[in-house]
Amino acid sequence: MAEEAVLGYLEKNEEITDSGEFAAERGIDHNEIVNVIKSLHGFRYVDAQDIKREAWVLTDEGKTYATVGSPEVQLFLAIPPEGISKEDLQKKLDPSLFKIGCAQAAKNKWVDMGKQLISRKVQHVDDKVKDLLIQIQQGRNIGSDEIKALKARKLIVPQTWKGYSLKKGPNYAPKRKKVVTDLTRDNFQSGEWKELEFKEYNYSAKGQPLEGGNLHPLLKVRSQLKQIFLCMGFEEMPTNNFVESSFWNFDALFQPQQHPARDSHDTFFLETPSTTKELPEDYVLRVKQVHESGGYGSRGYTYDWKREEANKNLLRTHTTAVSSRMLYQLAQKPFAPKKYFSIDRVFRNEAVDRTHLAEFHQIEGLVCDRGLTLSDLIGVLHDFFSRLGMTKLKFKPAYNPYTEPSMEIFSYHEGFKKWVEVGNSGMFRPEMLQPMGLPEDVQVIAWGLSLERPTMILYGIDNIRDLFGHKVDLGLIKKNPICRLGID
Ligand SMILES: N[C@@H](Cc1ccccc1)C(=O)O
Repeated sequence: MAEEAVLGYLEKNEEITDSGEFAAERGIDHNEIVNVIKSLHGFRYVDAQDIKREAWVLTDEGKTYATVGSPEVQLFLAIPPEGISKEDLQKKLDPSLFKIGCAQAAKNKWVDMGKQLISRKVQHVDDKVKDLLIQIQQGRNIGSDEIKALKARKLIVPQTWKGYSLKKGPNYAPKRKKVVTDLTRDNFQSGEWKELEFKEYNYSAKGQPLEGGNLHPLLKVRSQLKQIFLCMGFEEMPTNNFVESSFWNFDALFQPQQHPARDSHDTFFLETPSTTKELPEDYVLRVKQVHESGGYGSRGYTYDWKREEANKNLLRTHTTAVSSRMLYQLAQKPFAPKKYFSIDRVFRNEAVDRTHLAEFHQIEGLVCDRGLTLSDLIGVLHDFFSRLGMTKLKFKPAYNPYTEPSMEIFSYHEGFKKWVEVGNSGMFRPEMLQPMGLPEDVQVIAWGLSLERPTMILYGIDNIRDLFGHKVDLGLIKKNPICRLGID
């Protein structure tokens, strides 16, 4: 209706000089006219110019009187023709209304404020105040004396009024055409296409943001760790076999065959293929010997070492299996010092809870050189962990079958205000290194930690199942869009 009014008016008239007056004359809400003008202007049906002027708007009090009438009229109507005592009249009216009503009615000479009786002086009154207020509400102009009076009574206040003046635009038509974005078969068949107006292409509109790949927090932290190792001059070991033989996972590490970790309660053994096809036979013999009777300054474990036990396939329980294979290969060539790392998945037959899963990731680092000592290990651990933001470290003696000495690594967590275990480390035993064929004066310092724990601390996650597995919230992953530098 507002649109028809605007376009219809412009068909016969040159200009709408004031949208406010235009709306008021037709009893249309000005806001509605403004919306129509904006849209018609956008499609160039009209050319609109902003206009501003000081206008008067009703205060809350003014609005009330515009609906229920002015206090003076309310007071006048409350006085019966025979008159009324002040007390009785007061009872009938609200105190502030009584006060204002009396003052105004007396000023207008409508009432006689006698000591005994208040009585009407005239028979009939018009509510001019109410009428004026309604006119202002409708956007009409009223005389300046009236404005002054209403302003003095705080029934109106000035406000900047915004509206438009408008003329026909280049696309003017008495009726707006239907705007479409697509031309359809139906448009052709019905002949409607002749009437249609097409929306212009907006070449500068931004498209939908594209969703690209994202790095899982574990992958993100893994790539950061990889970067740390590379900066420290470490090479990555090949880690791609999840299935390993007991030999490389345990026996080569001088872990006795009766060790509880080798129980199916702790380790996942494979049903098919249940055993490994190949092992380096000479080396297997030396491993058997060191377990059974020792050598290299050791007494061994003095038990019957069984090949069948070593052949059993399992899902590797730690990445130290990766290190044992690597060190064996290294020992087959003339010795050269090396620094290696790996970050990959390992498996343990564990009860799953908030902090444990049956599969997780291990980070493993090792340095292999002549004359290494425990101080070298402590030094390299300080270097490594400080690059992860962990500067306060403490070490606690520990036991691993393959390291001596062994140390658990603790880091002071400023947030938790306590020492948190962050890894395990040690110097590989001669019983492990020498059967491989490494020279007697070569030592290997090594350490391992889980990838999940620092990631959980970094991302503030306290349940591992929120980090790993099918319950992970995609929102968490979408926090890490892949950028050129972040790709692992
Ligand atoms: N393999 C050990 C970690 C470790 C690696 C290297 C040396 C000492 C310990 C673990 O699973 O916890």
